[in-house]
Amino acid sequence: MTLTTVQVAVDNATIHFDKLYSYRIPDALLGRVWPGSMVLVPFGRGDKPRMAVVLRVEELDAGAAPKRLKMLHDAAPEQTRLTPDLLELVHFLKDRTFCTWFEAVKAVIPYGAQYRAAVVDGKPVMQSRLSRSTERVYTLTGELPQKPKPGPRQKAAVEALRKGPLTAHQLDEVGISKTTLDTLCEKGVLSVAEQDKALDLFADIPYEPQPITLAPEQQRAFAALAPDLEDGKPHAALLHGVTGSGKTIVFLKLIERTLELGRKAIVLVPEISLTPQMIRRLKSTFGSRLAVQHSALNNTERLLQWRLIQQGHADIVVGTRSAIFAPLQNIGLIIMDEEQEHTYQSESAPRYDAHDVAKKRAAMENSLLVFASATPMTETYHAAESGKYKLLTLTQRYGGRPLPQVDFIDMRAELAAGNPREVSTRMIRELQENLENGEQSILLLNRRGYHTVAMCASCGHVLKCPNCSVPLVYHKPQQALMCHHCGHIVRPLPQLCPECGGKLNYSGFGTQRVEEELAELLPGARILRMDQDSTNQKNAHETMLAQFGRQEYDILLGTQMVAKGLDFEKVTLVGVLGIDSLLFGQGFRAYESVFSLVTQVIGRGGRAALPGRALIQTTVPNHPVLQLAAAQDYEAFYREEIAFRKFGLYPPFCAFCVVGFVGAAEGTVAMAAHRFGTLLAERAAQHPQIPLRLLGPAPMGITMLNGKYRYKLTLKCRNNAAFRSLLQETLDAYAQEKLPQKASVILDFNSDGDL
Ligand SMILES: Nc1ncnc2c1ncn2[C@@H]1O[C@H](COP(=O)(O)OP(=O)(O)OP(=O)(O)O)[C@@H](O)[C@H]1O
Ligand SMILES: [Zn+2]
Repeated sequence: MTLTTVQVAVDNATIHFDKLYSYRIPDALLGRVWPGSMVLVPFGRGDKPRMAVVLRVEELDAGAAPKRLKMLHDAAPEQTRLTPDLLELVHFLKDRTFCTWFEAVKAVIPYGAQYRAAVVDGKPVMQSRLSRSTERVYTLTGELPQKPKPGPRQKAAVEALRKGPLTAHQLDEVGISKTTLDTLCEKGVLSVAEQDKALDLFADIPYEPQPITLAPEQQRAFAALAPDLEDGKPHAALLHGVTGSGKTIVFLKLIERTLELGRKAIVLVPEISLTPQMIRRLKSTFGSRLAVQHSALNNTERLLQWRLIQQGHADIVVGTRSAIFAPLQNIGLIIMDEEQEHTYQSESAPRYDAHDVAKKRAAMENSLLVFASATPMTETYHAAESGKYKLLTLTQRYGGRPLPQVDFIDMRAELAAGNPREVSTRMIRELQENLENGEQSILLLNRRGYHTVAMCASCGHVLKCPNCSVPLVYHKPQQALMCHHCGHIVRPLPQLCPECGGKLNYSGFGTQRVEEELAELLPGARILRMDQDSTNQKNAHETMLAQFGRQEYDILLGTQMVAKGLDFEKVTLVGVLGIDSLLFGQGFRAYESVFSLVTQVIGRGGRAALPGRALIQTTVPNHPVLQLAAAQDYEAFYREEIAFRKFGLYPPFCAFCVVGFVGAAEGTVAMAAHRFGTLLAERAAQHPQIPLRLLGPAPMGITMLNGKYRYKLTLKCRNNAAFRSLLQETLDAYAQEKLPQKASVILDFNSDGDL
């Protein structure tokens, strides 16, 4: 006799304790459980119900099966299971990022498609996280009987439905209630069915395909990529084009070809703020078979879009990082726009890099993967240069338009001349000039809030968050000090030092402060501030950018979200404020980030008929990174950067892995880091062929976050199977250690210093 058993990974495991557990399938569930099925299992000593995912189904000889196997409680319907593709991605994430199985599962399917444990009539069952993603649809199926005499509402309902089925919501809007509809169903006049809510998120975007005519350089890039799209094999390429060179136009052409070939495309953008513009372009060119996946959708919208993709109703998926997991079949093309953006790396478990997942998917699906940017990541450019990716270069702006003219404003001179403000006299003058010419301006300041530091004038004490070792930031609308990490709020606004009673000085400036200065100095200017605080309403990005596009504002002032990807024809002046502190940031990517940010924002100007100019306010105008960004000279920057990476041994010349230790007591955390380092070093010594340099332990830059202490080990290594198994052995050994208290361990291969 054989027995069907399953091996499952359970929810709420830890990375040092995430094994597979075996269960039996009860008769009632036989034939309903597959690899990738979501199930509910009794778990642990108390047999508490817990969610799990099936990774293996096995037929065992009854004699060979482990004794006293527990039974599954429940299983989700078959159509909701993870498809083999998604399951393969789960395995990939688990292997590469050291997350738990279930964390990987939650990353590949949206919240709305997940289940939770519940108890109904005393029995453990699983329930769908979302229950309101469907709606009732009514169809006319018979004639209205004339006896007893039907009421006016019943007649109205039947009349309304003569033209075709309608949803409960549509009927409600014309005053027909559920009671009326129920009665008509009972009489057999109507039938009712549940269907996924129909939701056209882009109904207002017209379908207006324009013929795409490529400029010669664009045509060359397209022609070089087309064969890689057509041969049905996996390929990767980097499309490196200066700002405004028309990379998006090349995407459109590639997508057009992909659809002609009967295949589908995923387009990734780094931020929600860039989705509306991309959706607009794609929908107007290709029509409606478009779906989107990003975190600004509510759970129902997100689930419905996901199902639409799953059911084969979308040809193009647009979205941020997680859209790389879209359940799209037959993917011919994957585009990753602005591929240098750090938002492509997840900062919570699973800590994956969408570049890696995209490569994996392109390999699974035989697709062409295109990374695109004016300022690619050093690693990406290196891979392209050394022939791993095909390199396509667009050296010119479309239509031969010039790159913006860039000037520096030396803020030391500004201060010496007695201007205490954050915005220089010259900047104001040029903004004024733009205003008079009816042209628009973009100002970048990558710090939100009003004042960024509150310091005691007597003792120098800086007000910090009690939970995080970072200064608190003054937010004017709330009249409060706020922590940008944990959200802690101090109100009313302190005037005196809590240490010595001295007077507090507020200094350092953020977007709120600059907005106020601009309003004072440029009366009449219509200023739009865009930062995390001003965009937390649903669709805020979309609304604001559309308003700016319609020229309802003169100046767009914002954080990094205004720096890239945007294409507004009337923008002729770009100003960069408060960039210096970033130049002296921690982490080996600091220069790359500043170069990219400044180059990108400068590139927002002069993209159409009017020429652009940019002004950079700084105290270090001769800084080579700023000079290179001003010249928009990516190649020269790359030469410098790659030499530095080689000399200091940083990626791409090694993999850089940060092992973080987090816990409530500093001593415990430091001890855990130390112990883990020893365990790793012992194991590494037995495998001298595996290259490894181990640095630390050391406290992280932000030592305390959310009330927890944080230490780290830094590993320079090669991220291959041999090394990962060494790390896994170390994790297992650490799990066995008899330490009085343990710290949680976090592994991150994307970090450039801290977590
Ligand atoms: N072949 C073309 N035909 C018509 N317009 C074009 C063409 N190529 C580029 N443009 C226009 O030039 C502008 C810049 O193009 P696009 O936004 O694609 O640049 P990009 O390379 O993505 O720049 P960035 O990296 O700065 O975001 C757009 O307004 C675009 O419509
Ligand atoms: Zn905090």
